[in-house]
Amino acid sequence: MKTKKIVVAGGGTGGHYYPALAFIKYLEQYYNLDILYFMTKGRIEEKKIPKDIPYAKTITLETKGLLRPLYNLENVKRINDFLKESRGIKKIIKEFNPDFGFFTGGYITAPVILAMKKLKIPYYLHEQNSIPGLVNKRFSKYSKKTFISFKETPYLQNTVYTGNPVRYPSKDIKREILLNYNLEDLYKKTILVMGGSLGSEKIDDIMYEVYQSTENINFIHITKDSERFQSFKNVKTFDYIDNAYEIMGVIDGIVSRAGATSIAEIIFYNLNSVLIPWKGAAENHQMINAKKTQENVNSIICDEDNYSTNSIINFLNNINSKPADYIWYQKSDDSVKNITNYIEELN
Ligand SMILES: CC(=O)N[C@H]1[C@@H](OP(=O)(O)OP(=O)(O)OC[C@H]2O[C@@H](n3ccc(=O)[nH]c3=O)[C@H](O)[C@@H]2O)O[C@H](CO)[C@@H](O)[C@@H]1O
Repeated sequence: MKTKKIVVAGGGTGGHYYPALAFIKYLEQYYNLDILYFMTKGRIEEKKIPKDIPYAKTITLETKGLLRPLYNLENVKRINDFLKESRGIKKIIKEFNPDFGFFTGGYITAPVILAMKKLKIPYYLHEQNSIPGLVNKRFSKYSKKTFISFKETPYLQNTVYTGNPVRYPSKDIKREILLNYNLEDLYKKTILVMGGSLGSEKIDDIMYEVYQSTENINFIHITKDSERFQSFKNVKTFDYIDNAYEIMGVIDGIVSRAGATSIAEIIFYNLNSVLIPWKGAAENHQMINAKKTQENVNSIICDEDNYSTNSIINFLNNINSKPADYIWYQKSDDSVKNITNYIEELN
C-alpha cells in the first residue's frame, strides 16, 4: 500500500469531526496513512481521536472562534492570536511535509488552512451544511476542491457536489445488537432519540411529554439528564453513544435535531424520523437540512417552540417495527468514494 501524509482539521462538534473521521476510515482500507490532526482544545475530537485514530499525530490548538456579531472588538484580539498561531503551525506542517490537507470546518481550521495556503500545499475543504461556515466561505477560493453536501450550497468556490461522508459499520449488523442497550426484547418497536453531538434539553423536554403515552415503544435516549427519565421503564438513557451509527441500520426510527451530519446518517440509513431543527443554527440551516431529509425519507418536521405532542406520538405509532432477526447488510457510502475520486494526490 502507498503511504499518504495528510493534514486534517475539523471539529469542535461531532458534525464537523465525524465526516473527517469517515474520510480517514475509508482511506485506511487503501493506504498507509500518516495523519497530522489539529484538534480544538476541550472539544469532541480531543476525546475521540486517541481511540478512533490512535496512530495520528495530534496537536491541540488554542484558537477561539469569532464572536457574533462580528464587529465585536474582542474579535481583533482573536484574529491577532490566530495569525500568531498560524505562524507556529506553518513550521510544523512544513516539517511534516504532507501530500495534501483535508478540512471539514469549524473555526479551528482557519489558522491551519492559512498555513497551508502560505506553504502552497494543496488542500481540500468539505462543507456539511446547506449554508457554509465562515472559514470555508473565506478559504474555498484557494482550495483545490470544495466538496459540498447540498447541490445548491451558496457562497463557495471550486465546489463539487459529493454529499456528506457518513460512518458505517464494516460488517453486517444484526438487530440483536440492540440488546446491548439494556432493552428487554427485540420485538417492540425501537426508536433512537438524539440531540446532535452535544445533546439537546429541548428534545429532552419534548420527549418527556411523549413518553407519558408511548409505553408500547422502546427508546434509546441520548441525554445529559438520565435521572429525569428513570421512571419510564421503556426508556434506556445514555450520556453518549460512541458509535451511534452502528445501531442506525437496525432501529425502527429516530427523533433527532437536524444537524448536517445527523441528517446525512438519517438519509443513508433510511430512518423514519421526527426532525426537530435547532432554531439557533446560522441562517436557520437546520430547517433547510430537515426539508432536504423530508424529500428522501419518511419524516415529520416539528417546530421546537410550537409542536404537537400528539402528532409525534401518532407518527411513532405508525412506524413499522423490523423483525427481531433483522440484519442490516453492510453497504458503503457513495459520498466518501466521490470525494476520494476528486483528490489528485490520491491517484
Ligand atoms: C449546536 C451546533 O453547533 N450544531 C451544529 C453541529 O451539530 P452537531 O455537532 O450536533 O452535528 P450533527 O447533528 O451534524 O452530527 C452529530 C454527530 O454525532 C453523532 N453522535 C451523536 C450523539 C452520540 O451520542 N453519538 C454520536 O455518535 C451522530 O451520529 C452524528 O454523526 O454541526 C453540524 C454540522 O456542521 C451543524 O449542522 C449543526 O447545526
